[in-house]
Amino acid sequence: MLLCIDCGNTNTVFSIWDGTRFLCTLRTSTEHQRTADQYFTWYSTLVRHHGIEADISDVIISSTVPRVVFNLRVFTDRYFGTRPIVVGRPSCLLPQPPRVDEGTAVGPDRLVNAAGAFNRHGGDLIVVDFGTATTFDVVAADGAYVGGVIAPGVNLSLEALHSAAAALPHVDVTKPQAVIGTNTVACMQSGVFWGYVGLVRGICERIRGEYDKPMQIIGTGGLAPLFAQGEMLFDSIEDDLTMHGLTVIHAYNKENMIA
Ligand SMILES: Nc1ncnc2c1ncn2[C@@H]1O[C@H](COP(=O)(O)OP(=O)(O)OP(=O)(O)O)[C@@H](O)[C@H]1O
Ligand SMILES: CC(C)(CO)[C@@H](O)C(=O)NCCC(=O)O
Ligand SMILES: [K+]
Repeated sequence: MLLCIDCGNTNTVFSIWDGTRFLCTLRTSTEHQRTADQYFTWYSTLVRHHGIEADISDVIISSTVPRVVFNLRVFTDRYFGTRPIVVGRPSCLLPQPPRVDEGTAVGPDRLVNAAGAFNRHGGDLIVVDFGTATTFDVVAADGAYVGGVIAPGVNLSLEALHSAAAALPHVDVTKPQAVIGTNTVACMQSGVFWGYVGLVRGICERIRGEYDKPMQIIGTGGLAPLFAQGEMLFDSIEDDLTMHGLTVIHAYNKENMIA
């Protein structure tokens, strides 16, 4: 079985792929101090809790935080006796190399989203991922990542308001009934919710204008369904897109590995 690990700047997600489906998805906060043994304690407890018999033979990692990869490698080696494939490293093959400015280290999560979305839908598409940052990944007809947009994440924007303004509380994002807020929290939620609806719509429109070919828009990340409510922002919403992309890249490496 394949263990897929997606480390974002906020959360780290493990998912076990049995070749047909994901048996479980486990989430923890990303902390670079976490040791291999701590990963295993957390992982094995939850796998047992879910009653899963997981015989892990392969591991693939995408990490936007370079520092966590060392301990994840130790974890993989010590507990599964295997070397992980690490997306973004030269030893990890990609179905299509990205076409970007020389020297650009594209976030591995974006490369993985591109591979996952292309595998499901074919090319000419935009992936919008609501993570720590809100990213737009443009995928060409041949499946290559050809650029995109990085905007501040939704929760990051709310945190920034709270930490910069003494009178603004910590609030969670939700869809407000009205645009005109009649209390502080409602005003903040309106600013962030309708602001991001406008941001997503506006950026996708401009990308489509610049790209000059019809494009599908795929939404992913925890907050995609919230923003999609009644807004027609996406052709499809797929919460497992990054995990699916990891299985695609893993399979590609298995097929093309030089023995
Ligand atoms: N209605 C909601 N309000 C606030 N947060 C939500 C809501 N629905 C989902 N979430 C949050 O979305 C997050 C899942 O998002 P996702 O995994 O895409 O990105 P992330 O973990 O925040 O960022 P990264 O991948 O960059 O670490 C979870 O932390 C979850 O709590
Ligand atoms: C933009 C984030 C933080 C989104 O997770 C990540 O993809 C990243 O660190 N990217 C590196 C820069 C780039 O993708 O061009
Ligand atoms: K993510």
